Amino acid sequence: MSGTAESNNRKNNGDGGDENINDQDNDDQDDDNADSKKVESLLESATALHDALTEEERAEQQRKEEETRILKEASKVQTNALQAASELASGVQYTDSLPSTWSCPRYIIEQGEEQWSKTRDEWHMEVEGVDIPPPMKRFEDMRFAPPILEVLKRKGIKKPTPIQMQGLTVALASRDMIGIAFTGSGKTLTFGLPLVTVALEEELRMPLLPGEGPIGIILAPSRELVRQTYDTISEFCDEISKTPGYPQLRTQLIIGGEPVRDQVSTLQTQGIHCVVATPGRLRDILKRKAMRLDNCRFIALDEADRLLDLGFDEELGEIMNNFGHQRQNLLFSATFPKKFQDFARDTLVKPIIVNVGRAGAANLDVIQEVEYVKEDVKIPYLLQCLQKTAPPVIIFCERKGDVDDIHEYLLLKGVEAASIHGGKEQEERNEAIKDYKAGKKDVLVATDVAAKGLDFPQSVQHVINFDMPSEIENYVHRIGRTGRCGKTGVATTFINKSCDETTLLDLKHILKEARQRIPPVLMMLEDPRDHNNGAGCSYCGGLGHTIVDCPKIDKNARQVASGRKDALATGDYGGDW
Ligand SMILES: Nc1ncnc2c1ncn2[C@@H]1O[C@H](COP(=O)(O)OP(=O)(O)OP(=O)(O)O)[C@@H](O)[C@H]1O
Repeated sequence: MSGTAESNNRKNNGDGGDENINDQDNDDQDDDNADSKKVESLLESATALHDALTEEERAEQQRKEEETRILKEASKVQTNALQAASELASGVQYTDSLPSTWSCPRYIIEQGEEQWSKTRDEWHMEVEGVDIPPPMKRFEDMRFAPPILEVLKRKGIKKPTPIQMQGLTVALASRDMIGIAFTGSGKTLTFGLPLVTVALEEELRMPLLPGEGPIGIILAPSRELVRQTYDTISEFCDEISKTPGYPQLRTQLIIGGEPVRDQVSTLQTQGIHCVVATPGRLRDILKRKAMRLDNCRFIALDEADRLLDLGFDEELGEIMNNFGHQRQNLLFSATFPKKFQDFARDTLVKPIIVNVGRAGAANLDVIQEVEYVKEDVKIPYLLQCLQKTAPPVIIFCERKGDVDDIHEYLLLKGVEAASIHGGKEQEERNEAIKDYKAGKKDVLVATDVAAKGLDFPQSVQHVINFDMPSEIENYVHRIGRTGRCGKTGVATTFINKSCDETTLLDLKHILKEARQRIPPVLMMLEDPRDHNNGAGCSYCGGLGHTIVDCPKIDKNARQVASGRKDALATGDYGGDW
């Protein structure tokens, strides 16, 4: 309610309300009479309140009611992707977090809540939840095993990033969490290191036998991202395994496009501690009973909003059905629309939300440039655009056909380019990423299959969006391939009249929020936020529209109506299970 409406309300309770109070004090009066008077006066005050609202306030109130109604309706597409069917059927609800043997150093406990809040403010962390562990500025204070600290040192990782300062302590304390932080801010280690720590603890407590495991799972939406996370986790597990006095820790990569037999052989002969997987292949392996989740006590979803969205939610739900016990749930993403936050908040056990920056905001280390380029000159203009920075560069396209065309064009022009999309053989995809990561190729042309989570060690200098993605979250993920972990990057986005106006408005607000130059063509777009008190969409988080105009709601409803699989088959992620 607006301030004016509130003050009107107070006024009614004060001036007009006095009469009611007096009436009520006068108990001797006939009850019926008193009741009807009370109803009358309540009605009167409601009418007075209504009349007192200005036209504008009434419209605002109506808008809010309408938004709440749409959000409620739209959220029905949500499934129970985070709960096992057996838990739902039997009404099992866990009320306490899993027990943890981890504890804070005494000196940090003694600093107290006030100092912890100061640290959070200093590093722009927002936290929500009960009994939140303190943030810590040193990996050493988090009590990681020495081989883990050794790998961090070798990688030149000296101090935790803000999401790590708070997210790691929450995860180490075995709490369910939702972690939201901008692209390239170090989310992978925030769930990766607690997984390795849990695996080590469990192995020391009771060594795995052949056929047993995993202790923990990480899921991500693309094979390339899964492979990258697998490499990171393996590095820590390998270091532990080769350190005298420590046990062997084994990690398994589970993705489509590669033989299942190879993926379960280590499990059968030795047992595995960590699994990093795409949901479809893991679901298949569980269905075949080639793996069980009896010992699994940890599950992390990277790019969680994508995994909870249509298509992946079914696979996820089926994976969850294999749990017959409580596990620690960690959900991470740079974009996390409110509908998923609300859903996760309701499903997780005493979750803690750690937020560094607005969910869905662009990384401020990326210089964002938007250029109006006519459709028919886009390909030739690319050559000029490539001159803006030194390599490596990524060019993103919505369509697989455009990826192929641009790749061919660049090769003809003598540019060292590789390409990747969901229609290519897995081997070709692996090769493209490997060559690009190794610096053998200057340019990678890709669909959104490479937009989320991929981290290129030689620092991408420039991201070119050959077209504007239809969802603003994808824009944020795409440009997030550059400007990672404190380095600066450039992103150029081609727009023209074929672009969807709602997405352009979202783009305009992302630029405004990041204090970037807004081109005149975007300046001219009328801003619905002027009629919306500056609030964005409560469904998808886009800033340039309200839930009433949210393009995603329609799209989701259509996908549900036409059957989830069909909707997926058209996407680039279709090939990932
Ligand atoms: N504390 C740290 N100090 C320095 N570098 C770090 C630190 N933590 C992680 N990094 C490095 O920063 C890079 C980006 O990390 P990461 O891939 O985890 O980002 P992210 O937040 O998951 O991004 P995205 O949202 O795009 O998936 C990686 O190369 C990683 O090794």
